Amino acid sequence: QPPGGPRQRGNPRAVFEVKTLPKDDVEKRILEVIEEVGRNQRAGNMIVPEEDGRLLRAWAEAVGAKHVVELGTSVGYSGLWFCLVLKKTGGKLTTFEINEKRAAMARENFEKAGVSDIVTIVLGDAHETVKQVKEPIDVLFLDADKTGYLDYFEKLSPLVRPGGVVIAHNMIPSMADPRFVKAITTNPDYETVFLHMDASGVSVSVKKH
Ligand SMILES: C[S@@+](CC[C@H](N)C(=O)[O-])C[C@H]1O[C@@H](n2cnc3c(N)ncnc32)[C@H](O)[C@@H]1O
Repeated sequence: QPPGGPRQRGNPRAVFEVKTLPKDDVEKRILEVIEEVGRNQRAGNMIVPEEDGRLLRAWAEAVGAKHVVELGTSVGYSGLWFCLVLKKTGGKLTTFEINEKRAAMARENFEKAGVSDIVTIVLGDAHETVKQVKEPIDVLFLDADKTGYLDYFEKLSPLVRPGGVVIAHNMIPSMADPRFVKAITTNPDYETVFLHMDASGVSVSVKKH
C-alpha cells in the first residue's frame, strides 16, 4: 500500500493514489453518490472504473463542456462524473439507455445527487433515439454496445463542435471494434489518443478547429 491509503480500486496498478476532493457542497453531494454507486452498484452494471470516471471529468472540465451526450447510462455512474462539471458550467447531460431497470436506478441516483434538473435519460435503442439530438455536442461519450460505436459516431460526429471530444470506453484491442478504430484514426477532422491501455482502454478524439 502506498502512503496515504489504499490504491485506486479502479486500477490496482495505479502508481500514485489520487482522490477527488470536493470543492464545495454541490460537488460533495455528487461525490457521495459516486462513492456509494461505485461501492454498491458496480457488480452487473458494467460501470467504468473510478480512474476512468476522473478521466471523463477532467476532459469535460478542460473543454468547458455544456452539453455531454452519453451512450450507455447504466446506473448513472459515469454520468455523475460529468455532472460535477455540468453543474458548474450551467450545462446538461443527455444520456441513452435501453435497459429499463438500470435507467430507473440511474434516475434515483441522479435524484440523490441533486442533478436531475440537468439530466435527460432517453430510454430505448439508442441507434434510433440518438436522432433526437439536434444541439451541438461538447463531449460525446460512447459506452453502450461496442459494435454500435461506429454507427453512433457517424450519426453524432457532425454535431460535435470544433474543440469538442469523442471519448470511447473499452478500447483495448480485444474489445474495440476495428471499424470504429479505423474511423477515429484515419479521419483528418480528429486527433486521437489512447489512454489507460493497461486497463479498460479509453480513446479520446479531439475535433480539430
Ligand atoms: C458499459 S454499460 C455503461 C456504463 C456507464 N457508462 C457507466 O460507466 O456508468 C453499457 C450500457 O449500455 C446499454 N446499452 C447497450 N446497448 C444499447 C443500445 N442499443 N441503446 C442504448 N443503450 C444500450 C446497456 O444496457 C448498458 O447499461
